[in-house]
Amino acid sequence: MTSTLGIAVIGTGRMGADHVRRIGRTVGGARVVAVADPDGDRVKEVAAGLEGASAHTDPAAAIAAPGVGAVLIASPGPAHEEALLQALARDLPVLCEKPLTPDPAGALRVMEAEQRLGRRRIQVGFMRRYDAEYARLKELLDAGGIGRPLFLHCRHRNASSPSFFTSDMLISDSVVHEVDAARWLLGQEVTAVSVLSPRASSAAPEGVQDPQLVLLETAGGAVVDVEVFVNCGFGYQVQCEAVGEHGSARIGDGQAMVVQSAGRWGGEIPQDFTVRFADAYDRQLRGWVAAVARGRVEGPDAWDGYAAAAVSAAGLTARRTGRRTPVDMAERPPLYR
Ligand SMILES: NC(=O)C1=CN([C@@H]2O[C@H](COP(=O)(O)OP(=O)(O)OC[C@H]3O[C@@H](n4cnc5c(N)ncnc54)[C@H](O)[C@@H]3O)[C@@H](O)[C@H]2O)C=CC1
Ligand SMILES: O=C1[C@@H](O)[C@H](O)[C@@H](O)[C@H](O)[C@H]1O
Repeated sequence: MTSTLGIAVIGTGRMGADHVRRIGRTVGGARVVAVADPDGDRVKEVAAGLEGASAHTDPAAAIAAPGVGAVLIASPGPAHEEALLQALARDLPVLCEKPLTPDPAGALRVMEAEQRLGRRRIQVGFMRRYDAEYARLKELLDAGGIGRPLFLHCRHRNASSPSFFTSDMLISDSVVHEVDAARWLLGQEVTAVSVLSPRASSAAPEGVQDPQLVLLETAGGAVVDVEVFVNCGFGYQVQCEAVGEHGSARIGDGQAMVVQSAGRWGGEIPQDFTVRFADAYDRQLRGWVAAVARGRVEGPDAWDGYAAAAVSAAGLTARRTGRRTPVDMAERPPLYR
C-alpha cells in the first residue's frame, strides 16, 4: 500500500499558494498537512481551503507538525536558510524555491548540514529544467546537434516587479534562473561575470537599476548574455538562443498559436511565470513527490544552489564596481559529484 506524503508549505505568498493549489489538483500521492507564514491572515486563508491542515505563523512549528514527511519552502530567499536547517535537523526531504540562499555563505552552511546527514535531502526549485522547451534544447546540445556551444543569448523579462524588488534582486532572484539553466545546458561552471547597466527605464521604480545586461563566461569557453528587464510592461518572456559551431536553436518565442485575422497576425504573451511555466512547476512537484516515495531526492541539488549563489555574488560585485569579476567557488563536495 502506498501512503500519502504529508507536506508542510513554508511561505504562502504567490508561489507558496500556487504550490499548495498544485499539490491539491495536479500531484497525486501528497497532501498539504501544515502551512506557515508570519502573515497570520494569509496563512489562515490558505489553510481554510485545505482539509485538516494546520496553520502556523512560526515555520518551525509547521515543520514539526504531526504528519509532516516533507517540506516545501516558498518564503523569500533570505528566510530559506533557517527553514532549510530546521528541515534538515529533522532529516526531512525538502523542495526549496530558488534561490537556495541569496548568498554563498548561507548555501555553504546548508550544504554542510546536509553532508552531515550523509545523503541528499534538498531539491532546489530551478523549474526550468522541467520545462519541455528547455528539455528539448538540453537534448539537442547533449546530442551535439549544433556542435560545440559558443553562445547562449537569453532574455528574461517580467511585466512588472513586486514592490520589494531591488537592483540586486534582478541578479540574485531573476538572473539566478539563467545561471542555473546555463550551467545545466552547457554542463559547465560559470567562471566570471560582467554587468552593463543602461540608463534605467522610466518604468523602473525609483532607485532600481532595471534593465541590466549580465555576461557570464564559462569554464568551457562559452559566453552567455542575459538581458534582464523586470518592468518591461508587456508580459513575461523567457527566451534562450544557443549558438553552436554548426547551428543555432532558440526557445521561448511562445508561438504555440499564431492567429491571422482582419489583416493582422499575432499571438499572446503570458503575463507571468505561473502561466509560462505551469507545466514545469507540475512536473517539478510530481518528480519530487515520486522520488521521495522511493526514499530519494533528485533534481537540482544544494551544490547547484550554491554555485548559482556564488555566481550571483560575483554579479553583484561586477555591477557595483563595473568590473569583470571572477567567481569564487568552493570545491565540490563528494556528496554532490
Ligand atoms: N520558480 C519560480 O519561477 C519562482 C520562484 N519564486 C521564489 O519563491 C519564493 C517566494 O516568492 P513569492 O511567492 O513571489 O513571494 P511573496 O512575497 O509573494 O510570498 C512570500 C511569503 O512568505 C512569507 N514570509 C516572509 N518571511 C517568512 C518566513 N521567515 N517564513 C515563512 N514565510 C515567510 C510572506 O509573508 C509572504 O506571504 C522566493 O524564493 C522566490 O524567489 C517566486 C516567483 C517565481
Ligand atoms: O523566480 C521568479 C521570480 O522570483 C523572479 O523575481 C522573476 O524575475 C522570475 O521571472 C520568476 O521566475
